[in-house]
Amino acid sequence: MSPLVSTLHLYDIANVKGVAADLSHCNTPSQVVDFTGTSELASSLKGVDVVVIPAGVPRKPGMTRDDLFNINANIVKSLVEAVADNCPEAFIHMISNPVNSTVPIAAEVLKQKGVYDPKKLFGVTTLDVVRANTFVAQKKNLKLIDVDVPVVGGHAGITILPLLSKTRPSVSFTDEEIQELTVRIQNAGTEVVEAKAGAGSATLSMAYAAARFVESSLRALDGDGDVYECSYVQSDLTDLPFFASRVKLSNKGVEALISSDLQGLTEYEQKALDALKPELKASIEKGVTFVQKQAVAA
Ligand SMILES: NC(=O)C1=CN([C@@H]2O[C@H](COP(=O)(O)OP(=O)(O)OC[C@H]3O[C@@H](n4cnc5c(N)ncnc54)[C@H](O)[C@@H]3O)[C@@H](O)[C@H]2O)C=CC1
Ligand SMILES: O=C([O-])CC(=O)C(=O)O
Repeated sequence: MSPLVSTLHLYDIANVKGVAADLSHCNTPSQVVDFTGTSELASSLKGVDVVVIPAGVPRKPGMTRDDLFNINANIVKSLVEAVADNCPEAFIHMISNPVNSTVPIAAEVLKQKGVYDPKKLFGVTTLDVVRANTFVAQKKNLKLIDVDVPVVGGHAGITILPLLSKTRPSVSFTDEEIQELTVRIQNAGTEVVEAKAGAGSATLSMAYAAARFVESSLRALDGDGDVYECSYVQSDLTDLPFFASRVKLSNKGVEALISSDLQGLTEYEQKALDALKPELKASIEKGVTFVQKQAVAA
């Protein structure tokens, strides 16, 4: 059966077309379905294998991703309920911010519905990897296609941790370069928000990143045994219940978390990892509490 890809309330039609166009060379035939109203949702979700959720409000200058929580938490919750009811076995790709909280929200909703499969819920952090690869390639005059920087942690500010020491091919950086690249990668989303001056956040680069992650998922669903991506998933690599790392994908979802990237960190990376944990922990707890409180109130 051909995997179906549903894009729930994708931000604009250009991006739906962007995702579809970027997927057109896939070996696996795929179809991108766009929804504009929840009435279509239930019937359109039946039989879908990959659901991409980018619904919700974007940032304006001066806002953090967490400032979107109050609006986007409810949006994400209702869409994940629809997924749980109609295609509980689908891979879910969560784009809506704050990803650090919306993924835990989705997990709680799926648990309440009795259909949570942690291997199939993904926070999309691909754009962080795309940015890290791009900035490193530019800085070191490398071909972009050759560069691969694992980005771990989460998807907001200091929780975005590019592991430059693990860049492939092996590259050496000065301390100044590491500091400059790390901050640039962490702030790249904010840079776009400021440049767009109230007109939203990254859209075309996000469509590209989403298409890459969807294509990787389709390859994995198709039985390709060599698919690796960074993603924010349920994890036991650290003491946090959700953590972004490289993962190996299979047709069952996350087949393995790649722990080797977290071994032999530089002092800079280890400090940054320690520093991001309290913020990421709080964002996870905020998402979990949001769903649990609503359940108690209901
Ligand atoms: N994970 C990542 O790397 C990235 C995440 N984002 C996030 O993606 C989300 C969307 O951003 P944009 O596409 O730029 O925003 P946008 O404003 O262009 O599009 C938002 C879409 O959400 C839909 N929507 C709004 N309220 C809804 C509701 N109640 N139910 C269902 N759909 C609803 C709108 O109809 C619209 O199609 C934001 O939360 C943004 O922060 C954006 C870029 C990168
Ligand atoms: O920065 C934002 O608000 C959107 C986003 O997550 C990104 O571009 O990485």
